[in-house]
Amino acid sequence: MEFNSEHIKSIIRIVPDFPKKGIHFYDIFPLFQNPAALESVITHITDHIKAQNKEPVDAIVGLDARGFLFGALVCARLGVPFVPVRKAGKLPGQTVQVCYTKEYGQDVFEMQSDAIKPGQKVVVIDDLIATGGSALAAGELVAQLGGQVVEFIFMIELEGLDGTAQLKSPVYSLFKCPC
Ligand SMILES: O=P(O)(O)OC[C@H]1O[C@H](OP(=O)(O)OP(=O)(O)O)[C@H](O)[C@@H]1O
Ligand SMILES: Nc1ncnc2[nH]cnc12
Repeated sequence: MEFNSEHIKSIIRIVPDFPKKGIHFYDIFPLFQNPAALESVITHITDHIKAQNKEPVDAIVGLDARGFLFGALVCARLGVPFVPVRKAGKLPGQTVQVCYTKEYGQDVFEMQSDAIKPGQKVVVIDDLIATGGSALAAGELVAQLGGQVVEFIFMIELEGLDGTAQLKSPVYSLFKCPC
């Protein structure tokens, strides 16, 4: 199936007042019920990364938990490693940590200390950017390990929260939606 952003948008379900009153929640899981549409999204992201980078990137970084779904599929296509950013307490061994604030709460992210080597170039992938707190925190973990985020990729960017403004690397969002 050709990538059609209007079609993909129509598949995503909007749930009012979840997980808190006032939050307009974008539920991406209906996309995973539609293999052809999901395939078009993964192909679109993969083609974008290949077009942006003459040399293959060193890794794809995916954010716990929905970013794992997109990140792992994309890295398998590209043939590059996948690095998880996990919520605190889930990763064994030595980790680096950062506290952050997102649209509906606060959390702590961790990355394994040997997951990225100094100088490596990575792409950070997540399903959605709202305030940008999660993505900013992921970028800080990459920087703590001496890596470089060459691009942040989101399927959905929520407009009105200015989440991308604080990110220090280029951003590519497949589509923008009201918050
Ligand atoms: O831009 P922000 O305001 O930081 O919000 C965006 C983040 O919030 C959601 O994750 P959540 O922490 O709910 O985790 P989940 O994927 O496990 O549901 C979403 O998947 C992003 O990672
Ligand atoms: N409005 C929203 N919908 C889905 N995931 C989110 N993560 C942060 N804000 C969100």
